[in-house]
Amino acid sequence: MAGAEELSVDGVSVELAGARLVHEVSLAAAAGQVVGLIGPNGSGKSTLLRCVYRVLRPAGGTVRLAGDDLHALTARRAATRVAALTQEHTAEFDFTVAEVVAMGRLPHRRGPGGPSAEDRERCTAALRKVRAEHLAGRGFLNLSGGEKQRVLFARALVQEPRLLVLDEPTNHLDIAHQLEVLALAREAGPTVLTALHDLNLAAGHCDRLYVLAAGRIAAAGPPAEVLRPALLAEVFGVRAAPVRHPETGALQLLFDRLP
Ligand SMILES: Nc1ncnc2c1ncn2[C@@H]1O[C@H](COP(=O)(O)OP(=O)(O)OP(=O)(O)O)[C@@H](O)[C@H]1O
Repeated sequence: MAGAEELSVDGVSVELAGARLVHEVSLAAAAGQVVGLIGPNGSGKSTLLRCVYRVLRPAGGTVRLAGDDLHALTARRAATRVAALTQEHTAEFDFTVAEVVAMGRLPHRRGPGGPSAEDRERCTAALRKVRAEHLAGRGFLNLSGGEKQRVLFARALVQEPRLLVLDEPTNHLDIAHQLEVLALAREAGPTVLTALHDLNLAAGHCDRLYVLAAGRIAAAGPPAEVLRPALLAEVFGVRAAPVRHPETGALQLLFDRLP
């Protein structure tokens, strides 16, 4: 095991349909850290995350959480430790919002029977946190894209994972909910690994960033060190001007096409 990191991805490669999409990627996160994964379209972010949340097995390397090889755990044990908010929202049946959120408690349930009173309380509290309490009785399939995203985030929260994997968690969300979901992910306390397209959100909400380009790590470090104009030009093909927020001093980037 590499050091005392909570999440430790060591030399992970992922292959699909005979093609290597992720090449010996290593990354780490300390307990409670929010770590961002950024990179252009098709750079392998979702593929790497799918390997971390066990939909894909690595062709090489290991993913360890608190020292345990995640791919060696039973599905149930893994589900008590890792929750994922993904881009794949397939629901074949029209469950209510309350039912969808309650599914997050399933890995913790012992024996038969429905959700306990405590489970129900946790679900209501999570829906309140994402400001979706009023949707509890609605059918999930009829929700708007942003409402679905918030409900699935609530489901991930009630799973009470050690590791929360988020693939573009701000997709479909208006600006207020974008800021809120990332703040909630941190407040909730688990270690967070999140893919983000919005580099300003990545700058403002992540302790550390990893840049993926063509399936390989191109840079890693604190946001202010990683989000430099030269790297952004090379990896994303854009001209970036770093500025400081006039009140908070936080790093913000202004973007333009490269001349
Ligand atoms: N099942 C598959 N078979 C073959 N290639 C795939 C498969 N799934 C994804 N890919 C390819 O792997 C590469 C990485 O895809 P991935 O979805 O991981 O990128 P990403 O960085 O998440 O992109 P985006 O920012 O567009 O969401 C892409 O070129 C994609 O076309």
